[in-house]
Amino acid sequence: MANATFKILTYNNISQAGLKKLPSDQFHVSSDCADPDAILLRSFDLHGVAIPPTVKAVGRAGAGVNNIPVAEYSDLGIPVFNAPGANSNAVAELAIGGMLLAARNICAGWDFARGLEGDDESIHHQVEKGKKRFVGFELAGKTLGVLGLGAIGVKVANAAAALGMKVVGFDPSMTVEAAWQLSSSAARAASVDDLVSRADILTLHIPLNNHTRDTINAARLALMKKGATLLNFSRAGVVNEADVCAALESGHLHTYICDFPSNALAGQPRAIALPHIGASTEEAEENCSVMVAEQVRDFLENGNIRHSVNFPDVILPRGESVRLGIANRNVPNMVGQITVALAEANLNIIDLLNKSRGDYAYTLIDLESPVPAETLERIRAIEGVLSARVT
Ligand SMILES: NC(=O)C1=CN([C@@H]2O[C@H](COP(=O)(O)OP(=O)(O)OC[C@H]3O[C@@H](n4cnc5c(N)ncnc54)[C@H](O)[C@@H]3O)[C@@H](O)[C@H]2O)C=CC1
Ligand SMILES: O=C(O)C(=O)COP(=O)(O)O
Repeated sequence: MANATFKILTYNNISQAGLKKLPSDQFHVSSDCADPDAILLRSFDLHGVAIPPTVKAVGRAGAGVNNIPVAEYSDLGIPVFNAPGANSNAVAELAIGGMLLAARNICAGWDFARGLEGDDESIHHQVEKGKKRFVGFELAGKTLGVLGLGAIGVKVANAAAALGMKVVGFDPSMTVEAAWQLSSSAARAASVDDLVSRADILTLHIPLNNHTRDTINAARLALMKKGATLLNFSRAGVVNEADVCAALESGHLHTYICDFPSNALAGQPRAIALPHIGASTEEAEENCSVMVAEQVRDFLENGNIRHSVNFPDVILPRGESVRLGIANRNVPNMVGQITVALAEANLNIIDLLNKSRGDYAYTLIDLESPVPAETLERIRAIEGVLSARVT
């Protein structure tokens, strides 16, 4: 439906590179719109925000979707798209930077140097006298534990291996794609506990969800080597912050570097909390916005689903045909009931693709002739159909 006009509601600053993929003659993009066809956002928290009945898609210009009530959108048949891997280089580079901050006491050293007063000779004297407080350690030869070997974790692992670190990883659901990318020098831990106990530096690259909340808690911190370093560029909630603070206070944990400031961390001299800038590079912002804008556009115009977190990838090349896209529960006889409704309306199917993912499924059907309104309503009324749309 190439000439339709769609309204896009944006939360957060979405890079122009992506917005350019939504030409103004077809897309009205605005941060203030009551009846949007799609929502584009970054870290804005959508929990508790009423879902406008007009919304057909959500695009997260980034990786993590814990700020989106995905289950609610799934039950309405609304795909939530993200941009897998599009900001992974930015986060990986910052994680390596975080390791260096910790290993060489860079922040404390810089604070000390900036606070020096007197003439240059006096500053020089104070530097040479004071620098022993900032003796660090080298990364080469140390063991880096990587929890979560997805787009970011694999890049961190490979960069660390190139710096001469021993790398151990754990990810029970690693993809084949990620496994192909991972340095063959990386070793495999048997469990989270095993990983945690082997690491001199532990870095977390897992999503935040009900399974991963508080992954690093008092019990796991106790398994870590005394004086180890913890890096968290994932989400605040994958660690139990009170337990981390206690481990810093006891000296068991040497440094905690993260992207998630809080009052508790502000009181910890060996915690370094950056202002959630993992993905804040021009390159990452462009990559994410372009990827997600293209995916949302293809869904609105052609019903294709690529890189949704709640529905399967379902893509058919677009010809001149009428296209019907149906999101439904993954239960028996959905395609049967849908095709009966089409047959009874005397509609001839040219192509059909149905795929499922967990509790949900999506069906794309190309037809020879337009779908009458009553047929579309009949399909929408089938129990288990969550949304149906002609594009
Ligand atoms: N600080 C920042 O600005 C950013 C933070 N992130 C965070 O990093 C997370 C990871 O991002 P990507 O690597 O791009 O995602 P990804 O989906 O490519 O990788 C995540 C990996 O974690 C694994 N995993 C899930 N649960 C696990 C568990 N319990 N134990 C071990 N592994 C587990 C998955 O199998 C997957 O391979 C995001 O979900 C987001 O929360 C992502 C981008 C920017
Ligand atoms: O992509 C992610 O998961 C991030 O955390 C990046 O967040 P942001 O888009 O910079 O608000």
